[in-house]
This record gives sequence, C-alpha cells and structure tokens, in this order.
Amino acid sequence: MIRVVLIRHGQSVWNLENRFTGWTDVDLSPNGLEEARQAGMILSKQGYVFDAAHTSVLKRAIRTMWIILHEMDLTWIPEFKSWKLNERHYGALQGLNKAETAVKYGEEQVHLWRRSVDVRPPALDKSDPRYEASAPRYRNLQKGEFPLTESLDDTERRVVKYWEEIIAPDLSIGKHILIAAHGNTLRALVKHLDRIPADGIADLNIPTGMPLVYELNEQLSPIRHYYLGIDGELPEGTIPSRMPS
Ligand SMILES: O=C(O)[C@@H](CO)OP(=O)(O)O
Repeated sequence: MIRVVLIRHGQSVWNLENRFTGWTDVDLSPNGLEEARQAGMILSKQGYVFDAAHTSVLKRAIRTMWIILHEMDLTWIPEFKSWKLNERHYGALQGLNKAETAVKYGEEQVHLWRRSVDVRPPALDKSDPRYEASAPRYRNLQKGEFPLTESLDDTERRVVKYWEEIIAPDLSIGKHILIAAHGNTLRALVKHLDRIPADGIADLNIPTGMPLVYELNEQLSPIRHYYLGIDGELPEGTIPSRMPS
C-alpha cells in the first residue's frame, strides 16, 4: 500500500492577522511553530519515516517541513522546493484584511474569490511591488509562468503537473513522501486525487499543521484518507477542529 502525507504549514502571522497571503513570504506565528513541532512529534510517535520531503519556495511551508524533519530526526533526507507548490496567487488581494475586504466588496464576492474554482481575484499590475517575478527564487520560471492572479483551477494545473512529474514516479517505486504545502495548494491536490467536482470543493478546508494521510492503490488512486492525531488516525471523515482563518 502506498502512503503519502500532506501537511498545510502551521499558522502564519498573516493567518493570525486574517490577511490574504498567497505568494507573500510571511513566516510562522509562535502558534504555527508549535503546530509544526506537534505534527513532527505525532508523525514520529506513529512510526512514520520519509525518504524525501517536498515543499514550496515560501518560508512558512519550508519552516514547517524543517521543524517536522527535525522532530523526526530526518533532517538528512533529500528536500525539494518548487514554486509549483506555492500557495494560490491571490493577485491584488494579497496583504488585505479578509474581514475588511468583505465589508468593502460584500461577503458573496469575497466567498467567490476565496472558494470558487474558476474566479480569479483582481490581478496584480506588473508595476506593483508585490509583483516579484524578478526575485532570485523565481528565476527558473518560464516566461508567462509567474502569475498576476490565480483561480483554484490555475493552481490545480501547476500542482497536478508537479504531482504527476515529480511525486507520482517516486511513490510508484515505494518511496515515502512528505508534502508540506499550503491551504489552496492542498485543496487543489485533494480535489484532483479524490476527483471532487467543481461544486463540491467550496466547503473543503484543510487545517494548519495537521498531518493528512492518503493511502493510494498501485494506480495512485486514493483508497482512503485520514488526519493523524496524537493517539493515531482520526476516524474517517473527521476534520480536526483547528480550521483556517
Ligand atoms: O490567504 C491565503 O493565501 C489563503 C490561505 O491562508 O487564504 P484562503 O483560506 O482565504 O484561501
């Protein structure tokens, strides 16, 4: 049986401040650091071992991965970082407070921006300082790959490409993999793996810092999934109470 562990980074300072984050490189909050430590402890206690770990190029996910590997005494395993695992790009909403944005544009519009699959938030202008296409960490992107905004569908395309080209071949030869990523990146991956229809994904939220285990068959189709708590797997369908802001 093939098993892959997904984890959303611990709470970030902008989760705490309730701000749209996207590709903004904010760090973990003190609570997020502790969530990551607990996740590592849980995985270690449950006897998980990884051969490789994958994350984005954003420090809240990288640090979560590092803390987990440190707790598991696995800092020696290969680590891979890719922009394709970055959070969904939130365009011109990045940095804005979510509650204030809902007051300004209405709850319905903000819900569409946050949870529809095909509505893109307002795009960034290339002259905006938040447009970081020339930053060193993005120098390997091809022309046109750096987003100005993204829908969940856009995010799903790049995440699934990474899954199919990089993760799936390793899983198929029996490697044990950890993926430390972001709320919408993981929603997009789960949508793809579980073949969730466009109208079935709005209510799916992934809590920060909770290991989510997917058991897969030889074709890498999911058999079942569950969150891991300190006493082992949570009953199927249980969504831990720690929900995203
Ligand atoms: O701000 C963001 O980048 C994401 C994740 O925190 O927010 P949301 O849950 O609203 O998609």
